[in-house]
Amino acid sequence: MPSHRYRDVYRRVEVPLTTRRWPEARLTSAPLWVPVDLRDGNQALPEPMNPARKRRLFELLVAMGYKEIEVGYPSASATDFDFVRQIAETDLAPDDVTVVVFTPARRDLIERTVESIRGIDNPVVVHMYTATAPVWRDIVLRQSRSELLETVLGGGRDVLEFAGDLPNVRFEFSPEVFNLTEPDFALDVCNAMTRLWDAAPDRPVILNLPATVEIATPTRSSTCT
Ligand SMILES: CC(=O)SCCNC(=O)CCNC(=O)[C@H](O)C(C)(C)COP(=O)(O)OP(=O)(O)OC[C@H]1O[C@@H](n2cnc3c(N)ncnc32)[C@H](O)[C@@H]1OP(=O)(O)O
Ligand SMILES: CC(C)C(=O)C(=O)O
Repeated sequence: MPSHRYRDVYRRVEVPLTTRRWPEARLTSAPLWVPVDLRDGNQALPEPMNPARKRRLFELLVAMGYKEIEVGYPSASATDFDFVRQIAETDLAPDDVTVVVFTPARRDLIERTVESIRGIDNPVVVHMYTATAPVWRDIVLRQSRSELLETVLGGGRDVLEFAGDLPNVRFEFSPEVFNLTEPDFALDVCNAMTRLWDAAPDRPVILNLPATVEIATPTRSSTCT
């Protein structure tokens, strides 16, 4: 493989090695597993799932015992929107299953996402994502760090405006391609979001740190606290 053609991650984004605490941490209880197949897997297929296949997969995930399931990207297609409406209008999701919906930090799409979850009695998580890694900032979003922080906070404020008063709804944020984002910037964005969404024990905010494309072993980020 011609690996010499590519710059490795250590030369793209610096991760300062300071105190090493995470490598010693151990899981002491089972984690909460959250499948995202109905979103990510759906988009990756050459022919996206139709409503019947989405429903079959959802029922399988429920039967397997998952208690939190990302059910789709409702602003991206009628199929995904309608599937979330089906959950709202039927008893497809058992009461103890949390329903997660995925949205970019764009006001019109956040509004559409919140429209899709109206009337769902289950706990719901609105999961907002934005690319924070420099290569996406420069090439796709064309925003500086401060501009991007404002985009994310703007999306966070829109989420609060549309869904802040829904008692069963809490929030999640993903700085996309976390493993290619400067740690100090990822930390600034995540701290700003937990402050904005007023994270508290009775309404915790989830921070998902996605390694969208694996570029190094997990030990690379294990020192970031
Ligand atoms: C790992 C993952 O699953 S990540 C999710 C990846 N999957 C997908 O994105 C597939 C589903 N998405 C889609 O089908 C489309 O993006 C849609 C339908 C949701 C929106 O389509 P469009 O309105 O055409 O938007 P498009 O994706 O081209 O982006 C439009 C603008 O939003 C911006 N944008 C894109 N993503 C985000 C984001 N997460 N947060 C904020 N802004 C964003 C783009 O930079 C672009 O900005 P510009 O208008 O200033 O150039
Ligand atoms: C966008 C986020 C949440 C993701 O799934 C990824 O980057 O893989």
